[in-house]
Amino acid sequence: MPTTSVFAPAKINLSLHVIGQRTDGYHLLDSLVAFAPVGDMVSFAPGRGLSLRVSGPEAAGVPVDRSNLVLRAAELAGGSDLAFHLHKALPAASGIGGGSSDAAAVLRGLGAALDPEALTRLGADIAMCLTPHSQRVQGIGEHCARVQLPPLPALLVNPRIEVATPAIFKALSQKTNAPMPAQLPQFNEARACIDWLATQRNDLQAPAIAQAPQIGALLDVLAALPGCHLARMSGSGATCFALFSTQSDLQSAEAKLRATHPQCWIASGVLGDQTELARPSACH
Ligand SMILES: C[C@@](CO)(OP(=O)(O)O)[C@H](O)COP(=O)(O)OP(=O)(O)OC[C@H]1O[C@@H](n2ccc(N)nc2=O)[C@H](O)[C@@H]1O
Ligand SMILES: Nc1ncnc2c1ncn2[C@@H]1O[C@H](COP(=O)(O)OP(=O)(O)O)[C@@H](O)[C@H]1O
Repeated sequence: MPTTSVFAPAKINLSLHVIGQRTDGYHLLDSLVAFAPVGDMVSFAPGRGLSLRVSGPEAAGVPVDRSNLVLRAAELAGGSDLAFHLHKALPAASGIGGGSSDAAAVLRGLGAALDPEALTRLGADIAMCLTPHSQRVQGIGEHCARVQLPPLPALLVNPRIEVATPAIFKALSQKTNAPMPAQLPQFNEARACIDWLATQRNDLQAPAIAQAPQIGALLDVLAALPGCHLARMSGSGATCFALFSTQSDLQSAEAKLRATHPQCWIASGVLGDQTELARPSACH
């Protein structure tokens, strides 16, 4: 029986501007997104009905019933008689789109072609995860336009605090904030890109810190790491990232942080285009 495996990379919101709100309550975003070579693995093989088994270091608390985005995506794609296995390496509900990336991996694996509106109804982050390359994301997540970014060495750190996405959006006092420039600059190297990113924002960071001050404390620790040029929260939190101009700076900072913060979830890699890594592979 062939098994298909699909890598589901972590999504990082390098910037996240909240620029308005729709009448249905969903917020309009302008976000620059890149993907990390760190993620979950979704595998499936022929089975009886739709089933799901979840394992891996971050499996605790992940739903195994029909509410799991793996099964919801499979249903939406019309999949049947498939046994799924989800190896969970990304902390759930942490602002790096684990569940959304898992759903996108299922859709890639099944070769399902769904329009961005349908994907967004399943989850606002799923359309952007479908093709995991650097992109500018607008609307509530359905308008995705590819952008070219230099490779960005990054440390990803989750302080092991869960913040609920709807609550963070709700706590945002100003819903209409400035978008990114209509035309994004072109960058030849990481440092210039990071310096420009530092002039942009994550509008959900302040409300997340107000709810969980430990996020602010973690950002201070990351910003103080040698070689760190920018520390910011991803999505609605609580995972934060630190950007470096070289991989050797990244490696030294990672070693230092692992020694001082063993309680955190820590991963590292070069952010950018993960489409090759995320291509479905079949094994017999
Ligand atoms: C904030 C972001 C930024 O990329 O990332 P995460 O923190 O989830 O990683 C996303 O917009 C989250 O996307 P996703 O987690 O898929 O959201 P959904 O399940 O569709 O929605 C969860 C809830 O978030 C709020 N929501 C989500 C997206 C959006 N554009 N406006 C919103 O107001 C709504 O309250 C919604 O009920
Ligand atoms: N495959 C999945 N992996 C993780 N969480 C999932 C999955 N399917 C459903 N969920 C639910 O979706 C919620 C959001 O998870 P996730 O996509 O990881 O976070 P975020 O939207 O913050 O990036 C979690 O609270 C979890 O209960």
